[in-house]
Amino acid sequence: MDHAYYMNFAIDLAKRGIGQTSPNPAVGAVIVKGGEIVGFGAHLKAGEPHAEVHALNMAGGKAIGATMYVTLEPCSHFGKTPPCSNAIIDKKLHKVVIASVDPNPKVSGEGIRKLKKAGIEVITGVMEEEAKQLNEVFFHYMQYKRPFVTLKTATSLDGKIATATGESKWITGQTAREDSHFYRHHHDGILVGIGTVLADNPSLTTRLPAGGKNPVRIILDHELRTPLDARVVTDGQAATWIIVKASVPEEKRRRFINAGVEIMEFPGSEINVPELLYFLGEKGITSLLVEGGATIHGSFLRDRAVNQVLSYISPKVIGGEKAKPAFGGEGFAHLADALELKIKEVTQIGEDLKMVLVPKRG
Ligand SMILES: Nc1c(/N=C/[C@H](O)[C@H](O)[C@H](O)COP(=O)(O)O)[nH]c(=O)[nH]c1=O
Ligand SMILES: Nc1c(N[C@@H]2O[C@H](COP(=O)(O)O)[C@@H](O)[C@H]2O)[nH]c(=O)[nH]c1=O
Ligand SMILES: [Zn+2]
Repeated sequence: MDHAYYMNFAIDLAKRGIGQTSPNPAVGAVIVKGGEIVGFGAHLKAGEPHAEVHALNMAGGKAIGATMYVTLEPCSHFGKTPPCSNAIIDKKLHKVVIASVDPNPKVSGEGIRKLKKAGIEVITGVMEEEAKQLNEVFFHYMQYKRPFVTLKTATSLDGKIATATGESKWITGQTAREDSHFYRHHHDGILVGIGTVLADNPSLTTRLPAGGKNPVRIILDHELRTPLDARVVTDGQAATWIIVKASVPEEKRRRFINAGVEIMEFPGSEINVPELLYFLGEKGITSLLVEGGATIHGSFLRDRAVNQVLSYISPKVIGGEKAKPAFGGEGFAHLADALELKIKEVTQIGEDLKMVLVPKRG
């Protein structure tokens, strides 16, 4: 077999943990001895054993002299779990094949150094691109300390998110709507503006047939106009943070705090998106799904605070100058300033079109 055969398996294992390992990366490990797979594992939850440890436990004594394929450089620090590089050395493995180096400053390169120093052969860069793509959120958050942002839009063919009379249920079909719930499972936080809360009374929970993790519901609502009987306040299904500005009176906040909502005061009145992202990054939000509405999308567009666009387009034409576009705000006066994207994925999903796009400028 070639390295890619086993690394593909490790990457496939890692993929299954995406979303639930946050804020840790998703990692897969496979141990091979004499052309036989003797152990494998994936990191499943932050604070629990790492992928390498699961694989070593499964391999038992067969790990001696074996080769490990792992999608991320084995860690070398004592976080919530002991260092994997120590475990690999203790179990006397012969070789470690690594897909991507760990950008976490506590690790990056240190794990590899320790393995080499212990006389273990190390090969790096096998299927590196796939492994980095898998953990684009983790790599982004480690580098920028703010969440990886996915903007989600669901529009008619002519780019509207509602009719001129405000009707929006539903523009896209059931299949597309369900597909967007996978992205709710994969993101730590979901952000909407007060306009969406007042218009749709959304629950913003992950409702997939096989369940899924609920993101933290983050409502941008400076004046605290969210109704006390809104689903995001009363349904107890997921954490809800409402971001207000300083002038909101204490006794008003109290009512929401008593309902279990976190009220967070955010400096300034206008949404300064980069500052909001650092603020959320500090609170451990490593990935953010922005569901709109138009005002919020307009602010994120203005500040180019977008790492991925998830666009569902329905083959319906709504028309009407007063019907709401997906991106509000001023917009760019010059085409040269438009946010240019590269199409990563285009598929038909039910009756609708789904596009996943990434900004062109790195
Ligand atoms: N109007 C449409 C959407 N509308 C999306 C809005 O964010 C809406 O408030 C949320 O989806 C709320 O729903 P929930 O209670 O959280 O499930 N999204 C879609 O994908 N298609 C559409 O047609
Ligand atoms: N999940 C994962 C790694 N994650 C690395 O370890 C850090 C978390 O350490 P801890 O707090 O102990 O869980 C995380 O930030 C990342 O650098 N490393 C690995 O060798 N294998 C794994 O499966
Ligand atoms: Zn580790």
